[in-house]
Amino acid sequence: MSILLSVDGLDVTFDKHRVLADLSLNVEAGEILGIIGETGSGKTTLARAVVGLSPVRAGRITFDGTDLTALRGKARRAWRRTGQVQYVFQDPLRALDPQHTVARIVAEGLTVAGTLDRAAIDARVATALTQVGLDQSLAGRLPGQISGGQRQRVLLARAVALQPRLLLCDEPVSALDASNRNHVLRLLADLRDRSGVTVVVISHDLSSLAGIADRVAVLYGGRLVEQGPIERVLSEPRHPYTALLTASAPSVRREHPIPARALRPAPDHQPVAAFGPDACSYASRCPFATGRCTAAPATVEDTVQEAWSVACHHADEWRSRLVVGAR
Ligand SMILES: Nc1ncnc2c1ncn2[C@@H]1O[C@H](COP(=O)(O)OP(=O)(O)OP(=O)(O)O)[C@@H](O)[C@H]1O
Repeated sequence: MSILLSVDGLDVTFDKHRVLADLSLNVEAGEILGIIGETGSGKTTLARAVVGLSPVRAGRITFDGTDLTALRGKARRAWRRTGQVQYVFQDPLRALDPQHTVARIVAEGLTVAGTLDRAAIDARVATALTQVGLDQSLAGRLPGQISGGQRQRVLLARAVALQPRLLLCDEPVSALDASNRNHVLRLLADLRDRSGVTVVVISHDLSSLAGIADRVAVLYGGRLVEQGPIERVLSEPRHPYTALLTASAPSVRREHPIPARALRPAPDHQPVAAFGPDACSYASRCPFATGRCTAAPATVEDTVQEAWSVACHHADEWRSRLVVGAR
């Protein structure tokens, strides 16, 4: 497989707060990559950086050979109009203009691009609606006149109409009930299977990624802590934070289940002493952290194993320090 998107040493800072720290990640063409992490870990900031909406302080984002971080002004606008990368916003209600019909919303990107005539745009809109499983009869409705699940599909249709090569979906199912959630997740997998589009799905809920993603990347405190094939990462996590995530998701099958309580610091745990900007982002919460973790995070490359990498100095031995049943 070839690499479609490459993020290299990305730093994003808001008001002196380092939201993404030296983050490197590849997305392979045709895969579904899940990005998981708790609220505030930087998932949305990462996706927005890819489409030029986060202020990149350092690092590089390359899409199929084009350095997106180097694009400015006219060049950036021209790149955007190609529609190759589509970011599907987190909140359908806020992302959809309440005054515009479904058809107009789905046509938006095509109209802005200005490369197709009216008839061709209408045909693309009809195809996009079908692709996301929406009936053509909804085309004349307003966002307020359709359900939450349908609104989520409209957002997807708007992106799909541009025939993107990469879809970045930010929490596509968090606002949906269980049955709609499964439908939308299956839809993403179908889109990938049929059109070959590469998909990145951002979620704070591991169970929703488990069924569809090929690989998973785990963020904590703006750093990538682990990435690899989702089945293997979930069944035998190598970073203590990933282990805690999987232990807290009952639907995820694990090879050697560890109770969540064994992965949380004990009440008498002394967090590792003062650490600087280069410390492992999980050090203050990690029951296995030592002085090494406060000096610098293990670089992901340190411990690469079959496209599975973990940024933890203790990846190979923290399990031997587990005190299961002691608390
Ligand atoms: N425009 C901004 N200005 C200032 N701080 C911001 C801005 N955008 C994000 N942040 C901060 O960056 C951090 C990461 O936010 P981000 O939305 O990327 O996290 P997330 O993992 O996507 O969380 P969620 O699951 O809640 O969406 C948070 O502390 C947030 O407050």
